[in-house]
Amino acid sequence: MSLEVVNVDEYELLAKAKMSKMAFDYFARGSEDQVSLRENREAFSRIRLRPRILVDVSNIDVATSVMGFKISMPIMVAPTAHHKLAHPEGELATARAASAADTLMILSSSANCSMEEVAATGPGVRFFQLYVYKDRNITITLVRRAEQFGFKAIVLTVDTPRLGRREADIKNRFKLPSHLVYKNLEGLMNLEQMDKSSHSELASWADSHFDRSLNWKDVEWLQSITHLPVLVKGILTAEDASLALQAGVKGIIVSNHGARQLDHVPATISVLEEVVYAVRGRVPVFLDGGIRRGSDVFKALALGASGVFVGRPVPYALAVDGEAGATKVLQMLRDEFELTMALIGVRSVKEIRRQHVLTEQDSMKLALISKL
Ligand SMILES: Cc1cc2nc3c(=O)[nH]c(=O)nc-3n(C[C@H](O)[C@H](O)[C@H](O)COP(=O)(O)O)c2cc1C
Ligand SMILES: CCCCCCC(=O)C(=O)O
Repeated sequence: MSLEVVNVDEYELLAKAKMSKMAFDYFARGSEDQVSLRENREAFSRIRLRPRILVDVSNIDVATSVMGFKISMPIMVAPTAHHKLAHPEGELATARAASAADTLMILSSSANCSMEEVAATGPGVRFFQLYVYKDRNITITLVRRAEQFGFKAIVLTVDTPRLGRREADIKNRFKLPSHLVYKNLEGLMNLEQMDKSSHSELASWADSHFDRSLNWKDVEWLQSITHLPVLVKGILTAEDASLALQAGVKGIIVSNHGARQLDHVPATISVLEEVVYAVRGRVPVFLDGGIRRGSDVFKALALGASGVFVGRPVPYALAVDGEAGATKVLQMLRDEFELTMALIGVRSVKEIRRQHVLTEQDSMKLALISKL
């Protein structure tokens, strides 16, 4: 008899039991000492909620709008690579789950299913995540395909000039099984060029193909070659948020890449507010990293996010139960978010306020004031 899964974290344990060590470690681990990986979760648990009571919460609406697209909730699917390592249907199952939940999905450029295949699963609001390769023609082709197959925005990942040092992948000598491919890159580059002798195939491949010279001028260039809005993913400071605005981006994702790039960066939830202050409402600010509970979603929105993206839980659930698992992850987060809203006394996403949360900095300020 299988046990009922009652929260998102349980999928991680079940996935670990089901996947190969190489695949599980690839999904689960962070870089180096994994300080930021732990911090992405712990920082959420240090934020307290401030409920208001005796509010009529008989009707709660969790729907929202993201960059002009109506979605059923502010919980969306982050781009994660290699979904076929988790389940044979890969990103097709993920796309169906996101559509069933009426939410937005970002397709990774390192997906095992192509944009065309994902588009063919049916309607859904989808963005395309982009890495910029040394050969700019590849980037241009990917952007054109995203436009052609109905993707609504380009999400440029800006925290990956090189891959972070993921020691588990090095130890496991991570390599993609030969039946899986980078479907969006097929025909655009010689995928056989992967350095099979390397400790981590991914890291050496990224070293060979990612354009390390990527800079703010290229963000302007990217925006100039497409009518799709460009968002940047991987902002962690107010300074870079201001530069992103100057470069003309239409949205910002506060992200540390699930703590897989530079270790010792702060948790994303800890830097969200400084980015939100710098942006001053000019473009929407989103967050990913460590979202595992509906209360995490609430905290991010209270601190100024327009929505959040969920990474690892999706491939974990895919590994355990395919499309149904991914659907359940999104449903559980939605239910928990709605319950959090009810218990805090808010009836719509718009009613979520900064006063509904107490951060560590707030507590310190209160302690100082009380001493004056
Ligand atoms: C296995 C895995 C693969 C990822 N692949 C990509 C990718 O292809 N492109 C990208 O921009 N981010 C990628 N990310 C980062 C996610 O988009 C996201 O920032 C992160 O997973 C959020 O943290 P969480 O997993 O704690 O929810 C990946 C993350 C993981 C765990
Ligand atoms: C094709 C090589 C790079 C894939 C990187 C996927 C990714 O971002 C990750 O975090 O893993």
